[in-house]
Amino acid sequence: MAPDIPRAPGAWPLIGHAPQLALKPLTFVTGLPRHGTVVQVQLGSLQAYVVTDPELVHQVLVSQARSFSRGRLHDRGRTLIGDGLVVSSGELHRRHRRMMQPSFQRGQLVQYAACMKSEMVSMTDRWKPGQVLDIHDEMESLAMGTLISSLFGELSQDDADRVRQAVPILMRAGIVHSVAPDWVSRLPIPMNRRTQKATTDVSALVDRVIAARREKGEGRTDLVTTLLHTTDEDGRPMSDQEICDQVFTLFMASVESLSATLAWIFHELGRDPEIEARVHAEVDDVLSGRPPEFDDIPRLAYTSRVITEVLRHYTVWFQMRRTREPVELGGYRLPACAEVIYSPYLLAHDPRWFPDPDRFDPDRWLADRAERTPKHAFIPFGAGHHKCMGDTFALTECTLDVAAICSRWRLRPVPGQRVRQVIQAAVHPKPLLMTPERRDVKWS
Ligand code: HEM
Repeated sequence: MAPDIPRAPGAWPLIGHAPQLALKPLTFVTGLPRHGTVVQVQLGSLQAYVVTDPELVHQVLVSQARSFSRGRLHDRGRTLIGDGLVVSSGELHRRHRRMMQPSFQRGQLVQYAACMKSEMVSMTDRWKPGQVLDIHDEMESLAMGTLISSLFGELSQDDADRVRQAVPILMRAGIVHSVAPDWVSRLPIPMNRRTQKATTDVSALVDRVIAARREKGEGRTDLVTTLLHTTDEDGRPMSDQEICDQVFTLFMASVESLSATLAWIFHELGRDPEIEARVHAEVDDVLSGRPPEFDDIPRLAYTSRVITEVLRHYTVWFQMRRTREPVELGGYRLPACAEVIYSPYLLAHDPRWFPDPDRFDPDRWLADRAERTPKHAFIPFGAGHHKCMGDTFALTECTLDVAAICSRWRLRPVPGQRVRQVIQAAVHPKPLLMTPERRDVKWS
C-alpha cells in the first residue's frame, strides 16, 4: 500500500493553510521541501498537493503529462480569456499551440525586436535626468506597448490608449477571479462593470483589426495577421473568436511577468554598483554607441546571466495541474481530480540545488557552475507541452531593453524607499522609485 502523503504543519480549522499563503506565501512554499517530496496543503475547502522535488515536477509536466490537465487556477481564467492557450487543455490546446508556433519563430521575433526598439526609444526619450520615475510602471508600459505593436502593427493613438487602459483592468480582474468564489465575477459591482467594458473594448478592436487585415493584409507581419493565415492539419483557420481569445491570452500571459522581470533587473542593478558596472562595460563594448539589434544578443553574455539570475530569484511562484486519473508520484498515490501545485520559485530557492539561494549572483550561471544545477530545478518558463510560448520573446525583450537603457541611462534608487515584494501571479517590486542619470554615451 502507498504511504500517506505528508501534511504541511500549521493548518487552521476550516481555513487550513490559507493564512500562511495569504500573508507569507514565499516563506510558506520554500519551507515545504522539509516535509516531503509531495506535501498536502489545505486552502479553505480545497485540498492540494505541492510537488517539491525537481524530478517529480518533471514527471508532472513532461513524462506523465498525459495524466494531468490544467488546474483550478486555469478554470477560473476561462471567464476572461475563453479558450485561450494559457487555460486550454487536450486536443484544443494542441491545435492552438501548433497554430501559434509560427508567430514565435525567429523571423517573427526579428520583427518584434524592431517593435521593442521603437517602444524603448520613445519611452527613454521622454525621461528627464533627475525626475523620479516608478520604474515598475514604466516597465509595465514598455511591455504593454511592445506587445500592442507586435500584435497589431500600427494602431491609431486612440485605439492604443484604449488597450493600454483595458489591459491593467483585465489583469487585476484575472487575479481576483483566480482567488475569489465564482459568483463574485457576476456581482453588479464597479470592478465587474470596468472589466466588462475593458473586454468589450478589446474584443471590438480585435474584430476591427481582423476585418481590416482580411480586406488588406498582404505583406504584414504582425501577430494577428500571422494567426489569420495559419491553418491546422486539416486546413482549417482559426475563427475570429479563437484569434480574439489568443490576443487576450497573450496580454494576460506576458505583460505581468515581463514587466516584473524587467523591474527586478533595474532594482538589482541599482543596488549593486559592481554588477551594474559590468553590465555597462559589456553594453558599451558590444554596442559602441549605437542602439542594440537582435543579432547583438549572443554577445551580451553577462547581461544574459543577470537576466537569468533575476528569473531564478524572482520567478513565478505558483502553477497548478489536476490529475485526470489516479497517479503514482514519488511512491505516493494521488487520487483522480487531485489539484497539484508546482512552484518554480520553490525549486529555485532550495539550497540543495542553488547554494546560498537568497544571494543574487549572476555568475552562478557561468557554464562550469551552471552545469552542476540539477536539470529540472530551473524552470522559470515551466516545462513540457504547456511551456511558455513566449520564452524567447521575453528573453529577447529583456536583453534588448536592458542593453538599450543601460547604454544611455543609469537608474539610481531613490534613497530611503523600501521596495516591497508584491505577490500576484508573479512577484513584483512595488513601488520602485528611481531617478535616471544620463550616461556619457550618444547613439550614433
Ligand atoms: C519573463 C517573462 C515570462 C515568464 C516568467 C513566463 C512564465 C510562464 C510559465 C511558467 C508558463 C507555464 C504555465 C503552466 O505551467 O501552466 C507560461 C506559459 C505561457 N506563456 Fe509565459 N512567461 C513570460 C513571458 C511570456 C510572454 C512575453 C508571452 C507572449 C508574448 C508568454 C506567453 C505564454 C503563453 C501563451 C503560455 C501558455 C503556453 C501553453 O500552455 O501552451 N509568456 N509562461
